[in-house]
Amino acid sequence: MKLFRRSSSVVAALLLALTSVLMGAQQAAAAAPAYVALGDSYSSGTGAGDYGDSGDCKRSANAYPALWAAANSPSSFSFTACSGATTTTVISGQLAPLGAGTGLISVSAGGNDVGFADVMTTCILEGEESCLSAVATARSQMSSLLPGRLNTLYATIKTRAPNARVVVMGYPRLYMLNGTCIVGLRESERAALNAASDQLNSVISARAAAYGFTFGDVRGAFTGHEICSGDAWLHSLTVPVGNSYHPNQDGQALGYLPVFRARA
Ligand SMILES: CCCCCCCCCCCCCCCC(=O)Oc1ccc([N+](=O)[O-])cc1
Repeated sequence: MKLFRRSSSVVAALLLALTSVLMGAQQAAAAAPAYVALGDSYSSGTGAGDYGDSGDCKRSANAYPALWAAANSPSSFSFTACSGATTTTVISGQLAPLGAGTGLISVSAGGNDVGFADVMTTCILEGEESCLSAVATARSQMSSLLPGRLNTLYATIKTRAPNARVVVMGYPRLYMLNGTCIVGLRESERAALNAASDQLNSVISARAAAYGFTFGDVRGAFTGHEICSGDAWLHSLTVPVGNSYHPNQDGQALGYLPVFRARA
């Protein structure tokens, strides 16, 4: 009997050891969760090159979602972000991969809902009054139209991927004020665009918090690397014109990626 007790405790100890070895091995082998990257051109990586066969969506191999996936081996990776996307087209065109098994989502959206491209075009082609007026219109849409649009997007994401951690990424300020630029927009226009970026970030951050999502604020990461900084991580007006006012490779790898990595 004594012998039996002794051997059974030996067996129990062996089982415990074996179990912890197996669990340790399991933890080591566990991949990052299934990851879906949603959003507009700041997430697709327009401006960062290497778009493969992604067509007009301009999904870059150098965009932060692709860089994160390459470094973290998620169990699956669906990259549906698309240049020009609004909250509405994210819902209608990007959510197919979402499901109960989705563990991680990144998303940037809202800039195109308030006319980002139109505002930039107006500021380049027209005078100060038109530019400031276009910025003012965009800012009024940020408080009137955008919160409801973001609510609809975030509620839909939550319903379609109830178990996911959702990281909502913001946008950088575009300009370093009193910087090195000798041509381009007026200082008043640059300041107005920066203030618009700040308002856009606050609206998005507040809506994200209301849904229990994490907000990735990239403004700090881009500080010192805005247009007119001399070490810009954003394209100024450039050719091809679609790259203008978008993060370059450094903006994705050194601006967006570390902020997302810290929140993923
Ligand atoms: C929003 C009013 C102007 C305020 C300036 C704020 C600057 C930072 C905010 C940037 C927001 C950009 C989000 C949109 C990114 C995007 O998808 O850009 C486009 C890319 C491509 C197209 N397009 O039509 O091909 C249109 C838009």
